[in-house]
Parts: sequence; C-alpha cells; structure tokens
Amino acid sequence: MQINEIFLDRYHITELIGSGGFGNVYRATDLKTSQEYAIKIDVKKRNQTLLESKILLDLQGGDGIPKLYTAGKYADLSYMITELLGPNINTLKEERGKKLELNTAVTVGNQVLDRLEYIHSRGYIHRDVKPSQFLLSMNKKDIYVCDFGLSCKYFYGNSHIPFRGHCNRIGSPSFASLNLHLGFQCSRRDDLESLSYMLVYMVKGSLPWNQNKFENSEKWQSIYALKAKISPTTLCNGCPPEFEKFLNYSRGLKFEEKPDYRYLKSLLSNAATRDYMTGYLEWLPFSEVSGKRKRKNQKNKSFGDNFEEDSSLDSIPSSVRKARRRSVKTKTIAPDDDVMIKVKPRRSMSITKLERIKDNDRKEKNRNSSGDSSPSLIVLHRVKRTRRKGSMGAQSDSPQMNFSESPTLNPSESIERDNFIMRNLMPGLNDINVSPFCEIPTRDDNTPRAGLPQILNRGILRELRKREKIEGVGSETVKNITKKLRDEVKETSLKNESSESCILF
Ligand SMILES: Nc1ncnc2c1ncn2[C@@H]1O[C@H](COP(=O)(O)OP(=O)(O)OP(=O)(O)O)[C@@H](O)[C@H]1O
Repeated sequence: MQINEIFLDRYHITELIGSGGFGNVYRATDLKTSQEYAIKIDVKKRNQTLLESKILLDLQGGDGIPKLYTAGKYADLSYMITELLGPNINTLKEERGKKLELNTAVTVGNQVLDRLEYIHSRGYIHRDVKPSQFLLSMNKKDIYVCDFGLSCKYFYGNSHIPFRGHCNRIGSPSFASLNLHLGFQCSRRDDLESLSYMLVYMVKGSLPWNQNKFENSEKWQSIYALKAKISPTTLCNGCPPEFEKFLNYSRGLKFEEKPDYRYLKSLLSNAATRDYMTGYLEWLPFSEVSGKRKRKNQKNKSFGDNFEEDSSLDSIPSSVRKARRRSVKTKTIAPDDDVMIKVKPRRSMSITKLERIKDNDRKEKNRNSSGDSSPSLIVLHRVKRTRRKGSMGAQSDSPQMNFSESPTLNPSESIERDNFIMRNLMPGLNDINVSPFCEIPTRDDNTPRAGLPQILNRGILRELRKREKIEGVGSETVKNITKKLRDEVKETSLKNESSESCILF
C-alpha cells in the first residue's frame, strides 16, 4: 500500500501511522464523506487482521474500544477499517521527556484497568498489554485499546480454559508476565501483571531490562532472567508503594481467579498525589479535566456503579466551576485577643486564574509545608445575588451556588470538592484537608443533605475541638473562636437565608 493510493476505490491513504509485527496502520480519508479512518492492513498475508476484526466486533460497544466500520479481504490482503485515534501512550511518553507524571500514569492505569475489566467480562484476554497498545482519543482525554491480534478467549460458555504449560511465548517480552515467559497458558492475571510493568515504565521511564540490547534469539530468556531476579520492591523503587502491591497482587492471582478490579483501582487512587483529579492527564488543560469528571459521574450513576469505584475521588464538579463565576462578599469579624481573624474580599475568579493557581498549587504546598502554622481564620459569605429584572432562564436568573442541588454528588466527592475549593479559592492554605473531620449527613440516596458551608463549618468546628483536646494550649481561645464562629454563622443565616457561609481554618 502506498501513500496517496486509493484503497477500495474509496479511501485515500494519506499517512502511515503505525506498523507492527502483523500489519501497517494507515490514516485514510473517505472520498465520499471526507471522514478520516484508520485502516489496518495485514502485511504478512496471514489473515491476522480478519481474525482480529472478529474479536473487535465481539467487543464493540465497550468504552475505549475503537469502532469497527468494516473488514474484509482485498486481493490477498486482509484489512479492517476502524475509528481513527490519536497517538499511543508510548509515543506520548517519549515526546514528554521519556516519563509521565505520576498522576497521568494513574489516570492511564485506571482507564487501562477499565478496558481490561471490560475485555475480560466479554470472555477475552488481551495478551499483549503494553503502552503502544493504548491510544488516546482524538480529543486526548480517553484511552482506547487497540491490537487484538494476540487476544483470545479464556472463557467458553461457563468454563474457564484449562491450565496448560509449554505454550508459545507471544507479545512483548518487556511487558510479559513471568508465567508467560515460562510458557504457561495466559489468563486474566497476566494482563494485569503486564499493566503493573506498564505503570512502572510510565513513571520511571524504563524498565530495568530495557537497559540492555539483547539479540532477538536471546531476548525472552535474558529478560526473564532479569525480571525473575529483581524483587518487586527494587523494581518499583521510586514509584508509590501501591505499584508494588499491584504487581504482587497480580503475580499472586491463581490461574482461574477473577481479579478484584475494585481493589486495584483503589490502589491506583491511593498512588496518586493529593491534588489528583479524576481524568487528569498532563497534556489536558485544567478546565477539560473538570469536564471529564462530570461525564464520568453521570455515567457511573446511570450504570449504578458504586461510587467507591470512582473514588479515585478527587475531581472538580461543575458546581465548583460555577463557583468561580460567583462574586463573594466578605465580612469582618472583630479580632479576638489571641487570634487574628482575617477576612479577605474575593472577587470571582477567572478560569485562567484558577488554572494558574492549580499549577502553583504543588509548588506552594512544598513551600508551605514547613511554613507558618499559626491559625488564620477566614470567613466567607457567599451571598445570593438578587434576580436581574427581565433576565431570562433559570440558570442566569439564580446565580447562587447550591451544592446540594447537584444530582450526582456523593459524600466522598463532596469532601473532595470541599477540599478543592479550599485549596483553590484559598491558595495560601494548601495543606488544609477537611476530609477526616467532616461529618456529612446524607439522604437515603447517599446525596449530601448539607451544602458546602455546613459541611465545612462542621469539619472545622470539630477540628477546633480536637485541637483544644490535643494541644491543651489556648483552649479557651479555641473555644471562644468556636463560639464566635457559630454565632456569626447563625446570625448571618438568620439575616439572610439565602446566603452561604464558608469558614476556612
Ligand atoms: N485506530 C487507530 N488509530 C490511530 N492509530 C492507530 C490505530 N490503530 C493502531 N494505530 C497505531 O498503529 C500502531 C500499530 O498498530 P497495531 O498495534 O494494531 O499493529 P500490530 O502490527 O499488531 O503492532 P504490534 O506488533 O506492535 O503489536 C499502534 O501502536 C498505534 O500507534
């Protein structure tokens, strides 16, 4: 196939976008519709692409599975036409200084885990999990899985395939599981072990066995020797401890055992840094990451997923983005004898400003971690704006923030949202985390009963009491502040029922 050739009298081949062991993948434009596609052509003339297209057909409809448009034979070549996708993770990693940020690796890992769970749920294993098999969608937000050339069924009807030794070694030795090296029949566990190598590879930039160049004939053997010798702790050195747990868990799975995907996801969530946001990918602008969160929640809700599973938590709901557009009025409280009560007027923040804050967030955190620990108290009153006469539409008419309105909120998200607000609206107070102190009253359907102010107040008051107990220093002062705050909030809510108060400590 040549560039500029017209394939099947219809597709204009414009670029060779990838080539692998079995075929070449071309970018092509449909002359009828001008739509772009990816065409994979089996260069080895072994009908491999046709076999692959059958598996892809079986998997159609899953998230992150490329759409299959058509497949067939042309002369002695087999081909399939699929949705055109963006660059693969390996290419991106190379382009971005040979390493990916930990949080990017966590998002990629999470999505790859979802893809594998889906593929496994359809009775298949991928058998060639490696970074170059995972492609970004054209908008660079979602991870798609490609290349089912080595995939096979592990479940027929109701039974798992039987264990077998002396199997051919297939796939990429760098990411192959130890069992695959030993010629054992692959099952779900092997896909997951490969994913653990992929996680380490993304964060560290390479795997220990990538350092040497091996002759093709001895590649499998030499890599196996290194892989089997190196301890998981050494391999995962420089990565969060959860990566090591991930690897140990995958290696410890029995041949037929169903992996606990939820546990693995929780490991990934814990591996991320504190300011991680679901869907975070280092190449996405901040505002687009927030968008991702909303869609994900909606999807999870409609599929009835347990929110814990999505409790890679930390995302920013749309309500927060709305909050940026709100003006915030503040009120001064008379300073206490011992404690300085600081009140800052805040104007609405532009998205650009919040982006900048987020970028600086990590730096500031480091700077502030050893910094001033004296408490500063900030009371914000978010006051409902009066309706503009003659303005149309409920949205524009009532610009006040009402967090409890959000239909997709669950308690853990709301904690994360509150933390996000604290960190971003008050960038100087980076190490505040209300989560452990929050009491979130929930309705039967798990949505929070209280809005942001109540949640924060409760958390902060409890924190004050805790300090009172633990520190025992100035407990009188702490009590006074607590009382003062309570009175203040009560008073304000009585005065103006529609106002929302947010106390940050
Ligand atoms: N739908 C697609 N859109 C854009 N690029 C694609 C698409 N499918 C595959 N590619 C690119 O082509 C490369 C090779 O594709 P693929 O892995 O399917 O071929 P292969 O011959 O099976 O490769 P390998 O032997 O490396 O596994 C991929 O890494 C990817 O970068």
